[in-house]
Amino acid sequence: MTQDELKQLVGKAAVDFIEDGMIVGLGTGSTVKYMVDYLGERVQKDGINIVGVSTSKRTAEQATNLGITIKDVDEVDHIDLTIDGADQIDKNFQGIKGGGAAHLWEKIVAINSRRNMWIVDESKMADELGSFPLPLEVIPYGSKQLLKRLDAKGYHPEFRMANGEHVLTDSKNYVIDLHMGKIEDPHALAADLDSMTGIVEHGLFLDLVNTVIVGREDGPEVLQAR
Ligand SMILES: O=C(CO)[C@H](O)[C@H](O)COP(=O)(O)O
Repeated sequence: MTQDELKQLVGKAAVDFIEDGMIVGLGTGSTVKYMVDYLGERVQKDGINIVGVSTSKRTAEQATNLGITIKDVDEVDHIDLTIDGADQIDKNFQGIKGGGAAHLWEKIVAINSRRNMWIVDESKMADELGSFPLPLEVIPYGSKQLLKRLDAKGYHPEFRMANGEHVLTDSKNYVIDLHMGKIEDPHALAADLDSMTGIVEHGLFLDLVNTVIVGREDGPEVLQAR
């Protein structure tokens, strides 16, 4: 199976966890895109009644076009389950997200959810985090100074650019990717990044996920994290 087929597989499997009446956090990325397509089918064909809380403008647009009701995170009193993708997941179920520059909204939705599920193809599973560059969402003002401070710490930062322009998040912030290699202590790194002025949010998602569905050649594997 291709990577894309594995993404489709887990996208379909995840929809089985969505029950009528749920408020569902909808992640961002190519894997979640498949999940939202299948969810749209269930809403249209089976008439299930759900409300989605989107983690990006692009997912909100896709869901709305499929007839899924979307509410803002501040309009709901809880979120039952959030289904999102991930860029890397280690053996302790810690993750890196933000490859699609959506990790700020993704984390806000995740921490306000009763349960979190990640859906990934098997290439995302790793022994430890770090081979995928760690994304930061940063305030544009003073971001070159911030880049220098990150560099001085040995974090190998790089602005994320496209066609010579800064990539902008849905909140109109910049993205810096840290090319650190192996991350020895994700919690210590998260604490350091949390303490740095100018960083709005980093892509380390620690102790957040409950269920991971991994797309494997022989079918989707459901792992319970906690
Ligand atoms: O964190 C994310 C977006 O900010 C995505 O969930 C992550 O990048 C995975 O994307 P894909 O399913 O396209 O591989």
